[in-house]
Amino acid sequence: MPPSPNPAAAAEIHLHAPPSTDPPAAEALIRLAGVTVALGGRPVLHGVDLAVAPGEILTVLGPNGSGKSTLLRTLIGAVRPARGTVWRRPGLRLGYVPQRLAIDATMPLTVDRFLSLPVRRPRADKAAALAEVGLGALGRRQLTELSGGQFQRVLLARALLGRPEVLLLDEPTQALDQPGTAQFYRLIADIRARLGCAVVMVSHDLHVVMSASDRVICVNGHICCEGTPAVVSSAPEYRALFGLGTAGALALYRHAHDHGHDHAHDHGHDHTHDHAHDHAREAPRSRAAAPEETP
Ligand SMILES: Nc1ncnc2c1ncn2[C@@H]1O[C@H](COP(=O)(O)OP(=O)(O)OP(=O)(O)O)[C@@H](O)[C@H]1O
Repeated sequence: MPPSPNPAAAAEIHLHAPPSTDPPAAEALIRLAGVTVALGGRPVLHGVDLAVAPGEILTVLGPNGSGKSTLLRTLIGAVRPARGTVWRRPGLRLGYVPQRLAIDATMPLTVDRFLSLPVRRPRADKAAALAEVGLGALGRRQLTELSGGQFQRVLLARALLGRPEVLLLDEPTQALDQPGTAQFYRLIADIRARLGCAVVMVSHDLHVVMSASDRVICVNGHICCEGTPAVVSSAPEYRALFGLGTAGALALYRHAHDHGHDHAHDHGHDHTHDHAHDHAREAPRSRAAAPEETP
């Protein structure tokens, strides 16, 4: 049985940090409170409070080695925290795509058979999952014959077979080029709209993430800032980690999301302009680093 949440511990943590944008406790599908994780005797994550709401797209950003994969593995229960509580709604269905999946390239394995590993699945379910990710015709194809983008979609189809309420994707676009990455995020948005599942994904694609997420958290051993993509990209903690290079992406994000054009003239040229009326005037929500904890 999962450990029950500890409201007292959560309240204590918020004494030291501004309120987060986490959903109200009653709505959460997964909730971490005061979570510290140590691997190989070393603290990797400390003082993490996080809740995942139904249907949201939550993106996890952070430098290499900052604990993003560990956070996902903690959310699914593959890693046990040294301190704090992890709560999942009873019976919650999870779909997880790991960062790496070692497949022997010499082993003959069709897409269809792969989808029945490790759990045998009805043929109709597999066909439906492949159709869901736009690969309806590829069931008999060998895995070794797939492109990087197709393989990623097959992994996604496999995660969808359990009809997840939360889909967790660890750097799903790392092998894809920019158009492939943008296409993949569009697919994720479609799947969220069709299935209504929450999506938690680790990404390094700062530019694309700006328009693909409802909420972003920036991890660096702890959650150092969080909020809407526009808010996070203006946070000093984020800029200290990633620099100012996402200004263009932010302009694009605002341009695409904030307004309909009321100037009727045809520009006749391709540009992006940063309109001043962005909707994210609120201050970024920073989270102070929790003091180092000993497990
Ligand atoms: N099994 C393990 N044993 C010991 N240390 C580990 C283990 N797995 C990960 N670590 C360490 O924990 C830290 C966080 O790793 P993690 O994979 O969560 O980071 P990440 O942010 O996902 O990194 P990347 O962006 O490079 O994938 C790293 O310093 C890593 O070396």
